[in-house]
This record gives sequence, structure tokens and C-alpha cells, in this order.
Amino acid sequence: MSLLRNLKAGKERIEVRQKICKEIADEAVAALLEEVELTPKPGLVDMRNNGSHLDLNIPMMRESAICLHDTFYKMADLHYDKSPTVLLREQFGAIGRIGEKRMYAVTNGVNTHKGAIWSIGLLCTAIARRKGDISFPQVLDDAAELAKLTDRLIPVQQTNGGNVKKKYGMPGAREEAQSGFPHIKNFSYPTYKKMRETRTSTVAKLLTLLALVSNLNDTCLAHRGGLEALDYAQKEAGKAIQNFSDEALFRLDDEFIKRWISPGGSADLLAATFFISNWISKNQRSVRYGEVDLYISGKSTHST
Ligand SMILES: CC(C)(COP(=O)(O)OP(=O)(O)OC[C@H]1O[C@@H](n2cnc3c(N)ncnc32)[C@H](O[C@H]2O[C@H](COP(=O)(O)OP(=O)(O)OP(=O)(O)O)[C@@H](O)[C@H]2O)[C@@H]1O)[C@@H](O)C(=O)NCCC(=O)NCCS
Ligand SMILES: Nc1ncnc2[nH]cnc12
Repeated sequence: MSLLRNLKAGKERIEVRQKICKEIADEAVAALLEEVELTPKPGLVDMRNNGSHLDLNIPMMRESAICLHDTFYKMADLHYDKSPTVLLREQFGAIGRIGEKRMYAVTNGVNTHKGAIWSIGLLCTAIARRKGDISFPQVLDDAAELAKLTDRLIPVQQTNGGNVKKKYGMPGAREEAQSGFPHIKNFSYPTYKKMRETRTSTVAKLLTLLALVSNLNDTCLAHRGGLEALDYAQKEAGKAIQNFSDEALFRLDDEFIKRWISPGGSADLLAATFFISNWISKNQRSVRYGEVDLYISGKSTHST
């Protein structure tokens, strides 16, 4: 009898784990789609144009986001209810590299979401580690804990971010994650939270993107146009926050395209901000209304 009960409880635990990991991957992909569809974004692919990109477009960005579902699911599943270790860090990297390969296969070799596989992948592991019940900013601290561990299996390769780091000594995607995503913590998340109280959803999202562009050391901007482009983009985004209007954003988009610069790193962190924010609101709702108490770690796992 008790064996049967144990088997049943074990099966229920597996089902809960699968459900939570699937929801994490669903939300991660949804956040990537939310980012690409937001319009108008300066220099980035959106519904208005392909930004400063000859080789990217909306259908490709969407396909790329969708193909990463399995990658995010596997990253979450691997870390479910587990604290980071070097072995887990290396397995995380291996899953990410398979995700990158899949992305390049879908996009014919174009880099659409490499930064997102890293940043959002880390956030997936953090949420899974707490079985879905995570607060802000703990999600960032947990993600950083994994990011700081060494992956000895990373292949040596030249990257745009790596070249920028060498040339200008500037931190990039790796350092952003290892230091607990300070640009999400101090700029995008608080901006998004505050702006949603008073502005429309689209305006809140656009102001959040501008908050990122005006503060982030975006290696994509520096790679395309050097420190001058980075400085220009940061200053102009700051001005657009002060004088926000649709026209100002259209002008900024046109100007970024004329200069052929694109804030791809800010786009990734914007998607990461949507992901965290959507997850936390959903988690709080389920706790508040008792719809499903799946997200409350250590408590019962059935629907009420
Ligand atoms: C730690 C890694 C992220 C590798 O980082 P690294 O700096 O070595 O590599 P990059 O290839 O440059 O990728 C970094 C991507 O991160 C985004 N990003 C940039 N700045 C920041 C920042 N300050 N904070 C956070 N994120 C940032 C950005 O991604 C977006 O832009 C992409 C387009 O970039 P790029 O191809 O350079 O664009 P173009 O200008 O169009 O290129 P050209 O055509 O001109 O050549 C787009 O994909 C967005 O996602 C940066 O691109 C991590 O990947 C890693 O550890 N890699 C090693 C292999 C591995 O283990 N992978 C699995 C990791 S789970
Ligand atoms: N919307 C977008 N346009 C160009 N590069 C990106 N990288 C991530 N999102 C992007």
C-alpha cells in the first residue's frame, strides 16, 4: 500500500516538474516573441522594418525563438530543485551550444538569439532551481551563481563580443550575467514595473528598452560602430526618454539605420526583463488566488 502511495507521489512529482519546466520554456519563448514584435525599436528588427540588419527579419526571429523551446526546457529540467555545481554549469553550456547549432540551422547561419540563449537560459535555471517560486532580485542572484562557475568545455572561438572586449576592455554578456544582471536590476526591471502603472503597455516596454540602451555596454553597438556609436546610442536613447513620442522613436530608428548600428544586447535584456516580470506576476497570481499551488515550493501539488 505504502509502496503504491510512494509510486503515485513520485509520479506526481515528475508531472509537476515537467509542467513547471514546460511553463518556464513557454514563457521564455513568449518573452522573445514579445521583444521582437515590439515596435518601433531603434536599429532592431520589428514590425516596421528589419532595422540595421540585411540578414534578419521578423519571420526568422520568430522561428529562431520557437526553435529554442527545447533548449530552455532542458536547461530548466537539468537545474530543477538543484543548486549550481561545476558539472551542472558544464551541462548547461553543452545544452546552450546545441541550442546555438539549432538556431544557426533555422536561420541559415545568422546570429539571432545567441545572447538570449545565454542570458535567458541562465534565468530559466534560476527559476527551475526554486521550483518556480522565486522573487526579484533573487532570480538574478541565482542566475549569476551559475554564470560565475567555469565551463572548461567552451570551445575557443573569435566572437564579436570577445573582439570588442579585447579592443576596448569593455564588459559584455558574460560579465553582465556574472555580476547579477545589474542593468536589469537597476534599470530595466524597475522602469518596466513603474511605467506599467501609468503608461500603456507598449509605451512602458519602449521606455524600458530605452533605459537599457542608454545604460548598457552593448557589445553589438561597439562592434558595429566603436565607442563613438555606443556613446551616440546611449545619449540619444537618454534624450528619447526625456522627450518621448512615437515620432522621436521613428526618428531614432531611422538614425540608427543610417549609421548601421543595432543594440542587440539591449534587445536580449529586454526579453529577459519581460520573462522575469511575466513569471513573477504569474507566480504571485497563482499564490494569491490559489488557482494552482504548484509554484509554492514544498507545499501540496494539486489544483485546488
Ligand atoms: C558568454 C556568451 C554570451 C558569449 O559572449 P561573447 O561576448 O563571447 O560573444 P558574442 O558572440 O558577441 O555574443 C554575445 C551576445 O550577447 C548579447 N550582448 C551584447 N552585449 C551585451 C551586454 N552588455 N549584456 C548582455 N548581452 C549582451 C548580444 O546578443 C544579441 O546580439 C546578437 C547579434 O550579435 P552579433 O552577431 O554580434 O551581431 P551583428 O552586428 O549583426 O554581427 P555581424 O553580422 O556584424 O557580424 C543577437 O544574437 C542577440 O542575441 C551579443 O551578440 C555565451 O554565448 C558563451 O558562453 N558562449 C560560448 C559558447 C557556449 O558555451 N555557448 C552556450 C552558452 S549557454
Ligand atoms: N529584435 C532584434 N533585432 C535584431 N537583433 C536582435 N537580437 C535580439 N533581438 C533582436
